[in-house]
Amino acid sequence: MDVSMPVWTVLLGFILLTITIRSFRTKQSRQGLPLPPGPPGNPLWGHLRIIPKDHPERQFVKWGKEYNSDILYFNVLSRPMIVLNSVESAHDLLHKKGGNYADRPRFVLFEVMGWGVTLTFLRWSPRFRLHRKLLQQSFTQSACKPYRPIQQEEARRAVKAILRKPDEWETLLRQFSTAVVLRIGFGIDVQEENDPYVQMAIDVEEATGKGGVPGASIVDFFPILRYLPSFVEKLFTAFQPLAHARRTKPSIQHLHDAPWDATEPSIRSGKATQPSFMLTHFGKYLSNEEKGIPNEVTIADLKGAAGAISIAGGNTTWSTVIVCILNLMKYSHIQAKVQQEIDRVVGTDKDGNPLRLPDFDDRPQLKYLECVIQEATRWAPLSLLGVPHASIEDDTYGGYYIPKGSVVFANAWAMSRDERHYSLPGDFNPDRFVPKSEGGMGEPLPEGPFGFGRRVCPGQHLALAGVYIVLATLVATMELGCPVDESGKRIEPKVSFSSGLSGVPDSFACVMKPRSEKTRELLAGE
Ligand code: HEM
Repeated sequence: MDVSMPVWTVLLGFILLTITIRSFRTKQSRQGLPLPPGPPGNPLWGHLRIIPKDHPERQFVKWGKEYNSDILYFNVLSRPMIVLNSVESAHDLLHKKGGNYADRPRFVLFEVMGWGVTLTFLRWSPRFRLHRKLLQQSFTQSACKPYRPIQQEEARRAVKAILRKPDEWETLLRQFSTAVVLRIGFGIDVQEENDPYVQMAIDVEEATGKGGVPGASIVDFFPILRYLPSFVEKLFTAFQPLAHARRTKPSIQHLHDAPWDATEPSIRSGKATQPSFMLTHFGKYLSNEEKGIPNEVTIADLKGAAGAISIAGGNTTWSTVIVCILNLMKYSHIQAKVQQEIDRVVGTDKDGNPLRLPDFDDRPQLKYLECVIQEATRWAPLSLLGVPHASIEDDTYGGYYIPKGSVVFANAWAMSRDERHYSLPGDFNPDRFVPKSEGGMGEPLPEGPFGFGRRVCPGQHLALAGVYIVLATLVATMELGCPVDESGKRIEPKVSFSSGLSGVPDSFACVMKPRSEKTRELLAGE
């Protein structure tokens, strides 16, 4: 018997009813104000079929120009959606009116996967505030300092491994960023090669990445569909993400449980010494328990928060490093300038070889390297449309009405290409941030890459510190070059990025060689 017809009819009826109720609500409460401009949509499914699946951020820029507005309105199956194309509009709404835009839409698909108690996906609630406080306080500039030895050790370990296996540089750097967040989150000791926890975290990152843009699957629009029996998944392609989420759930559970279970005994027995989020907060939890003080957090909260560090911090840090490498390799004059800066700071011998490896104390003096990192986050913002916020109450902005419950995207791509702030915005040019008084262009540092307001990335200081130390170590000791063909001609990398939750650079070849015998020895001595 073909069961697909009756199932499909019931679903369609349900979907139509939901759409009708939602659009009635939006029309009811408009207070006579227009919605922000945007292209015309279909009365039934709105802009569902107009918004491109691939690189929608670029189309939003085009529409922004067409409608001469940096705030745009769409509706997808009657769910209102706002796109902010400028730093100014994102500031005005997400920062200045942060209280109203601190919510997230419900990410039902990610809930099915098992990311329920993860800050990134938590709705505005007491639990959100608890997790936000936990993570924000744990990764302020000064709270990140105790983690520097871990980041430096892993950075040197990774570059040393690249020296031995230069062709595997991409995987080794990925291992670096994953090992750092696992050590910082859970305090587990990571093995140099084939560490099962590192592999587990990489698998989970991949599973999450393949979940698509958060909030965009059919179950996100119609949460009740998450309870569909599994045979229905196979009938319609629209349910493939649901099947993926159900299939990958055990791996996400494993990420929360396995490193925790491995570390718990050493924290309970007081033997754990390596600083970690888990040691600080689970240690406090145990001590409160001993003294009979009620705990504000549960073990599930702590597991969720430690899991958030590994999922939000690994791939993101790695991708930023990769974007820097791509451009350092492509533009040898930029690479040379960073090397000269590092050499000047660490000192050189009579042959011009660096005397030591750079460390965190050198960071305030490595200003040009800092500009390279900032330019990488601007030139290729990882989270192209940010992670969507949601509005809690109706609002107005610039004479437009913004309905309660709108899904709000801060278009980091548009902000990075805003010609009002950046000249030749498509060019990779770290000098744009150098103050005019020092011969640079004095353009503003990017604001979009780490998000806005009350949901701004709490891990940004940790992330930038990790990117800094691994790049400083790499550029101080290695030459990064384009491969050459048989005739000795440079093969330029093809620059392309994935679409979806994160704009990660596609793989490219880079030739990494030690700068000199001396830099090889410096690394080997580590
Ligand atoms: C270069 C690396 C990173 C980039 C580009 C990045 C970017 C972002 C962005 C765009 C958001 C959404 C902000 C918003 O909604 O307005 C975010 C949220 C978040 N990030 Fe990062 N991130 C990075 C590294 C990290 C690291 C290392 C951690 C680890 C602590 C982390 C933890 C989080 C968490 C927990 C959230 C959710 C915050 C919330 O919903 O309140 N991120 N990040």
